[in-house]
Amino acid sequence: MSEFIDGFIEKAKEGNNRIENELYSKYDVKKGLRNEDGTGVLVGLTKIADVVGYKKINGKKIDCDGELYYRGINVSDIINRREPNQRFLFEETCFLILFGYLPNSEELENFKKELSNRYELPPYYLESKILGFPSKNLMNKLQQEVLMLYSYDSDPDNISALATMYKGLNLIAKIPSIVCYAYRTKVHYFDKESLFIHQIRPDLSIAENILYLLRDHKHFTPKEAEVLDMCLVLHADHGGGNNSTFTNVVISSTGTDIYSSFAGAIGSLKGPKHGGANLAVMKQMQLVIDEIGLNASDEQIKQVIDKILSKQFNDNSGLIYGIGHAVYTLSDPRCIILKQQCKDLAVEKGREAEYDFYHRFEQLATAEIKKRKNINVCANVDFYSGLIYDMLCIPTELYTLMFVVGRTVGWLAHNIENKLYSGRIIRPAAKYVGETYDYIPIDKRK
Ligand SMILES: CC(=O)SCCNC(=O)CCNC(=O)[C@H](O)C(C)(C)COP(=O)(O)OP(=O)(O)OC[C@H]1O[C@@H](n2cnc3c(N)ncnc32)[C@H](O)[C@@H]1OP(=O)(O)O
Ligand SMILES: O=C([O-])CC(=O)C(=O)O
Repeated sequence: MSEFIDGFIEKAKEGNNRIENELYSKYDVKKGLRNEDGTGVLVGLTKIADVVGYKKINGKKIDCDGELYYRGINVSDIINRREPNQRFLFEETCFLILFGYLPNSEELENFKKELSNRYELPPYYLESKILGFPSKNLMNKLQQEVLMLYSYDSDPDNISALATMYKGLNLIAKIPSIVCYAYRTKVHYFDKESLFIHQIRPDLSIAENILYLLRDHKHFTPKEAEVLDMCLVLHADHGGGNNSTFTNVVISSTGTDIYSSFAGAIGSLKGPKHGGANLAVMKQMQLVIDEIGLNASDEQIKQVIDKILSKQFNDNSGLIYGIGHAVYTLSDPRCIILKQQCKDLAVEKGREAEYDFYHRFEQLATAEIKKRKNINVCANVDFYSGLIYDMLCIPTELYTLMFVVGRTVGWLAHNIENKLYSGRIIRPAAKYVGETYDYIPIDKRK
């Protein structure tokens, strides 16, 4: 039987199972929910975030520099126009995304307390659910933990918008320590390192707590916490169309609980074409640097790029991770901010050579894809984030988890918005393009 099953995929490419490419255009099926010109099929309305990567002028797509707005406010302004003494913006951004406007000082303080009051994990949760269940993959582990928290909720299936808000805030507050403890557990059990567990501190921001919990000596610089906080702000939302947010809304549209929706969204974010790209970029760049060295010439870098695009290097997928985007064309505004942060941090940490290599690789890779495909591609949010995390001593296993910590805010906001203003089960259609046959009793089959 296993021989039969082994041969199935090859056989599926022909005969009864094969779906001819032409059928997609014949029935006007939008592969990947994309229109002919690459723009996304509209599947919803939102007032939470706007992702701008092109303009439509007389129905024609015109590429432009990228812009990202949270509740109508340009994210670059949130970062660049903050008060000089305002070090941490993530909590304020959470408020903005969830409630729709920038909080005044009192509202912000109250909101921070709402979050920090929920930091602590249930009694014995750490011992029984994290230390007792080490896992090598922390994205998978977090999915388990989110589903586990369902059992600790006295009314888990209450899906009213208000109940969802409270459950979501609880998840936003608890996920940072869960991921740090899951990491410490992983390296203790599998990598044989010492185990240390620090208590999460209500007086620290989420970014500060992550650095505090991850480091044996508990110390971090204000600049390090500021950069991590900025990363969380830049990952907090990306409109209703990104795969993990859409997944979360698709799942919750059935009327199921928020734990199921978030677990699904985490699974979506893990993929290397989405949030998992930050990890994939690190692996790709490590491999490239191992192959040609940091002092390689542009010509040598071009040759490796050519090998990647020809499916002969890295994971043979033909993809250059950290490059390209479904919406952004000329630039991803988050990448511009992160690139500058990365550059500054590299100077501070004496890692300018790596930054410079990434920069040259980015320029050459985008130019090569443009040449081959005749499309504008840019480096995305994930291209420099891994290098930044590395300079913050955040381990590779946690890169995509940092994305989750930020994005839970967007997932929650879209989940609630969808409940309040759409409410309909998401159920598109798929055209049956097979034949119909008579049923043949078993003794008459060949
Ligand atoms: C947080 C985030 O999710 S940001 C995105 C993170 N993902 C990555 O960095 C992975 C690498 N990038 C990609 O796979 C893609 O650019 C995606 C998934 C981000 C966007 O995909 P799409 O919107 O389908 O890309 P788009 O329609 O613009 O692609 C057009 C062509 O360029 C190719 N292309 C786009 N990006 C890349 C890339 N990075 N490397 C190689 N080829 C690429 C596509 O394969 C496609 O080729 P085809 O016409 O021969 O099929
Ligand atoms: O919008 C997308 O498709 C992916 C992305 O950048 C994000 O979710 O941050």
